[in-house]
Amino acid sequence: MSIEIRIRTHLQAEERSFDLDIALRTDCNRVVLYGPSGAGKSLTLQAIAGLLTPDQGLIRLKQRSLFDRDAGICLPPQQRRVAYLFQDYALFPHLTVAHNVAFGLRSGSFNLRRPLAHPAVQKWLTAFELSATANSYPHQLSGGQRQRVALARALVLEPDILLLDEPFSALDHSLRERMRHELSELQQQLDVPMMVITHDPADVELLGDAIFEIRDGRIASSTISPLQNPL
Ligand SMILES: Nc1ncnc2c1ncn2[C@@H]1O[C@H](COP(=O)(O)OP(=O)(O)OP(=O)(O)O)[C@@H](O)[C@H]1O
Repeated sequence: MSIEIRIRTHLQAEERSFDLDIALRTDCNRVVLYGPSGAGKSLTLQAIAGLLTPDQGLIRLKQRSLFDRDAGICLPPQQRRVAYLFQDYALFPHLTVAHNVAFGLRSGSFNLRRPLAHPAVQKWLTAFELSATANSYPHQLSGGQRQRVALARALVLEPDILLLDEPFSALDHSLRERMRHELSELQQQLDVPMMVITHDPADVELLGDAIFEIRDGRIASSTISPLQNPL
């Protein structure tokens, strides 16, 4: 992946204000953003996903401009080929696993009433060992299975990048450990670029080839894994 972000934005809510001023660039496929609460990590992901429009700057993903204020480019979220996973996975509780995974495909010729008829839905359910749960509802799944459904729902659209905002925060210690390794292996197998927000040093260590520390709305430090940076 190559991602380049140079954005500035000023947010004002009542008497509180916040300035986000992020500049980062990396060719790594495994990027971690970490830093204290309120530092601007989620806002950065929201800007990439198109949920926040910065006042100035640019965002380029794989040489494609998602946002470029000077050039007048601001792609809507659905055209960015970016998958954004929220902390709680935000599965639809009233839809089965197969329907959840198929949800993003709804706008095509595909018939949502028969999600398993779609090859892409089959492919991701199989890849994530979810076929047996295809007709279950989210509340009938384990935390790990819910995470895999959320990942499958994101990947079915074949995004250019997967954005994960504290993906393990709701899990207990042992499940967290397992899911961290599972996500790491899946990312390597699928070779899908991802950017992960975390507070957990173990996530930083396992999931970050490029690690950016964000403080007070800015990049405070960056580290590239030696394996990714032979010079
Ligand atoms: N719409 C808004 N208007 C004004 N301030 C905002 C707005 N949205 C977020 N903020 C502020 O911007 C700052 C950064 O928020 P952000 O959600 O990016 O933090 P974060 O680093 O992801 O924190 P956490 O780790 O707690 O999730 C916070 O102080 C937040 O209160």
